[in-house]
Amino acid sequence: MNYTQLSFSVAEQDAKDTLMAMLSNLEFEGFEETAEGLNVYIETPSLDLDAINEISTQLNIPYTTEQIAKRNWNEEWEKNFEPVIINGFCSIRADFHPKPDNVEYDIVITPKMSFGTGHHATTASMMTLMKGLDFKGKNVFDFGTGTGILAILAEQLGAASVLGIDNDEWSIENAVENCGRNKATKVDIQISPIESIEKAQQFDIILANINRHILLEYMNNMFALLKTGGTLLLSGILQEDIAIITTSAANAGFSYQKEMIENNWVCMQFGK
Ligand SMILES: C[S@@+](CC[C@H](N)C(=O)[O-])C[C@H]1O[C@@H](n2cnc3c(N)ncnc32)[C@H](O)[C@@H]1O
Repeated sequence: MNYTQLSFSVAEQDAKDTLMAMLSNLEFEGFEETAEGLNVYIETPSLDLDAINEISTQLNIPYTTEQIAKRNWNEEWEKNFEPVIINGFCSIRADFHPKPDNVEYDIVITPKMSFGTGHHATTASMMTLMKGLDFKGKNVFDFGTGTGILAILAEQLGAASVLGIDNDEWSIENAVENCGRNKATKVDIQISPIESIEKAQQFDIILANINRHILLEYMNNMFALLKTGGTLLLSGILQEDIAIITTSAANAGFSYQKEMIENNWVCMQFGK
């Protein structure tokens, strides 16, 4: 399969984040930040130039396109990957990095084409807010598990069981592999849609780092799946969308607890 590389010229981090959020609804396979801006890779048959032109015009960010041969995304990632340490409490690294000292939790990840290494503010904020929750003996649902990073951390924090779902086959394969690598035996990874999770099955904690569009669409499903007294953590929200997410969560029945903001990305905590 050949790929199209889209090279966006954008210097400001906020504009880059907004661009990435808007592109996340399209089927891109990989992205890399460069000195000039952002490179995005899409399988050529999936390229929707009308949608990309609309985003480019709306944000006033120009781009160029180039056809490239299939890339080995693992190799690319391994060349560039630096370990991440979240607030001195959790490290995320590749298996070829030594385990850092002075961290309570340690996660080894090979992301392939999946999202979730802790480098992105949306994942890092989720992990920071997870640190403040009591996971011991809890049943957890990780909606949009990606690499499985949050599900693995939930188990390490003491969860009794974790169900992680994703609608992307690469992510499922990768999350299963990462669970094995981290000996996360309490995590069950499934490709099932959220609607197919039995209504009778309820969770103490729901983690959902996806995007505004999916969070709004499935707010009522998440409410039905959360036990009374449970906690919902949402991420993948831009600052300008706080009001719309808060209103949607309140309409579903959730009560706002707190939020944290990093690089224009917001992570929000709600209770039921
Ligand atoms: C931003 S990534 C988050 C990955 C990881 N949980 C993290 O925090 O780094 C969002 C994930 O949600 C998945 N996703 C998007 N829409 C979904 C849906 N309708 N159902 C299940 N997963 C979905 C994507 O494939 C992607 O892996």
